[in-house]
Amino acid sequence: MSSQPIFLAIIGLGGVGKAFLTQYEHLRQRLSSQTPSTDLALILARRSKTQVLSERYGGLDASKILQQLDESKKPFLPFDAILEFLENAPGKVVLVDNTSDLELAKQYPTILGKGISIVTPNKKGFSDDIKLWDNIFSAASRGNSHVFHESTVGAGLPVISTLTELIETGDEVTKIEGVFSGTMSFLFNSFQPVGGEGGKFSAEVKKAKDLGYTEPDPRDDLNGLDVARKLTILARIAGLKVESPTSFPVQSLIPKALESCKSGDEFMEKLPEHDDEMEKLKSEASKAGKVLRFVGSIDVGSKSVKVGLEQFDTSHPIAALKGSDNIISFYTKRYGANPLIVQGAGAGGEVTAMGVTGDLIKVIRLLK
Ligand SMILES: NC(=O)C1=CN([C@@H]2O[C@H](COP(=O)(O)OP(=O)(O)OC[C@H]3O[C@@H](n4cnc5c(N)ncnc54)[C@H](OP(=O)(O)O)[C@@H]3O)[C@@H](O)[C@H]2O)C=CC1
Ligand SMILES: N[C@@H](CC=O)C(=O)O
Ligand code: NA
Repeated sequence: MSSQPIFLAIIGLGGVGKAFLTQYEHLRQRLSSQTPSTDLALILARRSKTQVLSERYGGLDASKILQQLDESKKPFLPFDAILEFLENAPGKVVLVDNTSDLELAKQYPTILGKGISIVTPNKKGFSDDIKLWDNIFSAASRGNSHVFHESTVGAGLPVISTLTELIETGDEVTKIEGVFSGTMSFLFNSFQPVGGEGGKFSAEVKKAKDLGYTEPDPRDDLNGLDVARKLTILARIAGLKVESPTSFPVQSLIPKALESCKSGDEFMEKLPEHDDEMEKLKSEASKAGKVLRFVGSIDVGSKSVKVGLEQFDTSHPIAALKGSDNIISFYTKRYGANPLIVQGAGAGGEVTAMGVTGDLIKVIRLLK
């Protein structure tokens, strides 16, 4: 006999959201066939202009959701109405935020305070003002709800869980460093590959966008803020009170002349006019027998965090990364001189959704 279902609401069905939907359906079928079984019921799917709500909290058919969202003629409800719908569900609810919307993230304390759990790859809530971070975690303990965000750093790679376990088991983390952006990794691995020519910088940015690695607006990657957000999250977990992702040095790769672009599309159109600026940096590195890579580091002892371009010897493991790979080294007292290293694809819909689905599994176990 199966117990009461756990209700699921998905907001955001772009690259990550679509991949999540497939993984969710796989998980739903798996859990419903186990003994004892667990039922999952999808009761809401919402994009930026349409949403589909289930009638009387029955489960929606995941395979029809995208079509239903495209065809929906119903008015787009304000978020308050959505929250009320979720609050009235006859059981535990998990909200999956697959957007990059800061305004939605600002609602997390309210949502969690109402006993609704959250899983998300959206970095905004955890890397904005530190007050929001504090409010999110205090609301979760007040509301007896859960919040997991593994995919906010290194996509599906076990970065947040690893850091959390190092700390919770009493290790002392001294430094975290590496390549934290799938987009930046892809760009520099293909713009200046070890022993190869490499393509034009703007063409590689377009490829990274087409592959689904970039943020919805690629300027959020190129300005260094996406990496700064990830380091803010890790630094906070490591116990540093980092105020915001702009409270430490972050190097932007946005050409000065394009800082005033009104849209991501305008920026992408004009970027090829500035390829020579990156070419200059590349040839300087080449002359020194090195390659450029975009990296970040957190020195826990000195409380310093930084993000930017650095030159690396061609034999360095960071120089040898491929595709969108991230590499994250944790230096700790327990691991001594040889850091614990997590490496692998750090962007893309499928790998990011895996982190979100993995978080959902953790929440389901806690709610059962
Ligand atoms: N792509 C990646 O490799 C990784 C992504 N992430 C994070 O995952 C999240 C999603 O990324 P990705 O799927 O690539 O982004 P996309 O731009 O492909 O998708 C975003 C989705 O969110 C929807 N959306 C945006 N704002 C709202 C809103 N206010 N209400 C409802 N729906 C909204 C969009 O609606 P519509 O369809 O109508 O446009 C779209 O469906 C981001 O936070 C990103 O930082 C994290 C790690 C890796
Ligand atoms: N745009 C980000 C997506 C994952 O966080 C990246 O390129 O790493
Ligand atoms: Na991760």
